[in-house]
Amino acid sequence: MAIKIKTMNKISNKGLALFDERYEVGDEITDEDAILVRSAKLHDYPMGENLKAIARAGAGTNNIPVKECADRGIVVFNTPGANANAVKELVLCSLFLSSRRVLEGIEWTKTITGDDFGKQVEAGKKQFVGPEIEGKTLGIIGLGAIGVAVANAAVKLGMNVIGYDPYISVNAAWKLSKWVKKAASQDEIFQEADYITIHVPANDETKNMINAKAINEMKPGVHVLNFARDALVNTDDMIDALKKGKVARYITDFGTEALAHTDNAIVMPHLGASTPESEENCATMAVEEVMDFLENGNIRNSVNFPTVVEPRTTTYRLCIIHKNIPNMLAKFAGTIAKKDMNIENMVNKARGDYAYTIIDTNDLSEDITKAIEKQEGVIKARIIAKALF
Ligand SMILES: NC(=O)C1=CN([C@@H]2O[C@H](COP(=O)(O)OP(=O)(O)OC[C@H]3O[C@@H](n4cnc5c(N)ncnc54)[C@H](O)[C@@H]3O)[C@@H](O)[C@H]2O)C=CC1
Ligand SMILES: O=C(O)CCC(=O)C(=O)O
Repeated sequence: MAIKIKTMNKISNKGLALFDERYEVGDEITDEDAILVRSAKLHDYPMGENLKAIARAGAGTNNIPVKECADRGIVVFNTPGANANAVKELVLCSLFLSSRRVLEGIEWTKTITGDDFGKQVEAGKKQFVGPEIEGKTLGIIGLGAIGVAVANAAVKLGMNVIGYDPYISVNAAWKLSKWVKKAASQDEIFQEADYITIHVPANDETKNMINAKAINEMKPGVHVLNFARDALVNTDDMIDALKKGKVARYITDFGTEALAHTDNAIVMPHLGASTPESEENCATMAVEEVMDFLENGNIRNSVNFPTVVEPRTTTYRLCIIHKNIPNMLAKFAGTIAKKDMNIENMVNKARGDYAYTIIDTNDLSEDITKAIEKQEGVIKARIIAKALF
């Protein structure tokens, strides 16, 4: 029986081509084993009993009910860093667009007619003067894959860069230019920066982080960039600040109709990751994650379960998704022993309220998954035979 993969949004063919003849892939698929998605909202999507994995070909997973998926034993993946360069380039482009009044100048130039075109251009261009970014201070909130890439590039462009990220990963810290100054708080960024760009996930902590109170702390004439998520910026407060001139420019990938029609707002149609390179990277990584999980039970780059990657050495692999509560392993070992199965290798890892156990064996008892699933705290059990793959 084919393994069914449902695609939502446009997933690059470079990634989809990795699925071989054992897979059935498409946007019409039902009763799917896995979903590949970009920005489509899955909060109200009816997830079937057969669904084992959802891979977000991208970074943000706020379009997926991650916690509910964990409760149902559905592993949610993303593709960390795979689209960071695309976003970095658009942020750099936006730093320039927010400073130099290029877009307005181009639109104005289209309105000029007549033999004295050149004369009119020279006379009118003074309305489009804008500052250079070199020597100005860029404040970055969130120093992950995108924030670090933006920070390092801005340093090379001659900006003074300050960054704030209380949860910065060791990996990101290694990559960050030594010229980036560490801010002790978000307020420090708001108070010191001429340009502010945010690169954090949308969650309860970051929601509304740029609101009237935050804007009030910022320098007059500040430029704000939001290529992260709409929920991070209070749009009404931003429109008000643009009208009053407190914010000189706001450039975002996440607009509203009102914002798009506000002077000094530049609203893009969520283009951050829209490059062929990024779409290919994200799709390839997402497909590899899904295939390795479905075929080997390995979990890499999940946002709701721990990383567990083990080479296959036996004929059968029992994969158990369960609650992170005491005595689970003893119960699994007892059940397996009762079924006359011998454990060759066992790995267990926990993440928050959830845990994942892989048990490798060369024996199979037909009803082992049912017996394991009967135990309190077990969410889902699956046996994968190596011979099938
Ligand atoms: N416009 C677009 O098309 C795209 C938008 N995004 C958005 O950008 C976000 C960031 O993407 P990546 O850099 O790839 O993710 P990442 O996970 O590599 O980095 C996020 C960083 O934010 C930090 N962070 C979390 N909470 C914070 C807080 N309260 N204050 C300061 N820092 C905090 C984390 O420690 C981490 O270093 C994504 O979650 C997504 O929403 C990502 C890719 C494309
Ligand atoms: O897939 C896309 O175009 C959007 C990418 C994005 O927003 C993300 O990766 O968080």
